[in-house]
Amino acid sequence: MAYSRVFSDPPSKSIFKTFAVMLLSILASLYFLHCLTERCGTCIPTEKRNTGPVEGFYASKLKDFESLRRKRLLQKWTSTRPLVMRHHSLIRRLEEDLPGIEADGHIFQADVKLSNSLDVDLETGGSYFDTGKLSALGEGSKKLPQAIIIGVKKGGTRALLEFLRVHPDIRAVGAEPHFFDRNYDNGMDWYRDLMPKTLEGQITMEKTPSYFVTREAPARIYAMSRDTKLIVVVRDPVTRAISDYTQTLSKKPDIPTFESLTFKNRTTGLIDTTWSAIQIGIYAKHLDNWLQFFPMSQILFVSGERLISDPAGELGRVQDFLGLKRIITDKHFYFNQTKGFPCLKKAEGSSKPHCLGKTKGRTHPNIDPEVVQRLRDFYRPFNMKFYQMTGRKFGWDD
Ligand SMILES: Nc1ncnc2c1ncn2[C@@H]1O[C@H](COP(=O)(O)OS(=O)(=O)O)[C@@H](OP(=O)(O)O)[C@H]1O
Repeated sequence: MAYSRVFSDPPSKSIFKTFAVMLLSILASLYFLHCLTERCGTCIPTEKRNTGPVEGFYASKLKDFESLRRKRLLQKWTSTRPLVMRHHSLIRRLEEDLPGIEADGHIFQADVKLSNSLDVDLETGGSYFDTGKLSALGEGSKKLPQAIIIGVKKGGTRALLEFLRVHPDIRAVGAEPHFFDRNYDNGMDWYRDLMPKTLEGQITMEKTPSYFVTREAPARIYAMSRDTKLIVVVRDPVTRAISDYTQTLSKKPDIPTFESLTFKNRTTGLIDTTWSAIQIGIYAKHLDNWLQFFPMSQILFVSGERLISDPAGELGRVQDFLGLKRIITDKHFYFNQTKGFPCLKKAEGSSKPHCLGKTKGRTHPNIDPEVVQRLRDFYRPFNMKFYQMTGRKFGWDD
């Protein structure tokens, strides 16, 4: 009797409703949780996830997209571990390789040479070592660079590379490989091996400012790939020379004064063009060498001055040149009054603001104004030629 009652009496409508509502809310919570863990980015209507030719296409595309996104997140994460971790491993390497190098745990920057002939900018050298960490995960593959910042020394090349690294489609080696000048004998495989792993669609980059003035560099880069995109950050050659001298002075405080190094003969006012600080600034001459191999359309000139006064504007030009979406905009920068330079609101993979270290933006010594004027006169015709060649007036002689 009781048995038949159970089956003959249907559950009351209200119990059924409550049960249905509970079930629905559980399902909704589960879906919401799923969305949260997946960041909702890939949550698409469920009807597109299953069976049928069209649905199958969606499902496979979704799978590809999800796996690419995961790879990118993973890559981002591995290259952007908390700065402190990077710094610790860097300090360890530096202590092993470079006893006596100042690493104050805050600012890591000096141009130093490791035993493997790579110039490591201590501020960002961590990126070079990160590359190794990323390799261990086996994501992506190492490719030869498709774009290179070839110069000029003290032009603002580090700032440009650090700003570009914010772009998700750019992967760059932090250290300066010096492959096309000092390390060419090591071979292409050695060079490729220095590069970070990249995924499809990402651009591999490096910067070595001395390439611009290296006679053999254009032919060698051309031999690697005639399609390589070249970027040159140029700066007023007079301030560039003073900046170059300031760097040398910081390492060797006993060198002669800038004024005495500038002249072959101070009385006649003859400039010593064999001094590299002066040589490098004759941009038109060096550019001629590159134009023997690359068309102008493959070389982008970035104004070092505008990189400071309008970083987003210059970065916009660079992203266009590289065929990338303009992701880096003025939202990424703020002007740091103490540093006196634009800085990143968030460095690559970090949530903290990031300025370049203390070796970028050094105080220059006061140079005799007459010597500065003499140098301005010296560079003027070369600058004019350079403006003509590039089709851009950089305003150094205004
Ligand atoms: N955002 C930002 N922060 C700090 N410094 C900046 C920045 N943008 C450009 N600069 C200028 O970059 C100059 C150093 O140039 P490089 O990085 O090309 O130097 S190097 O050749 O790699 O040694 C460096 O030269 P100095 O001022 O003479 O130190 C800076 O003037």
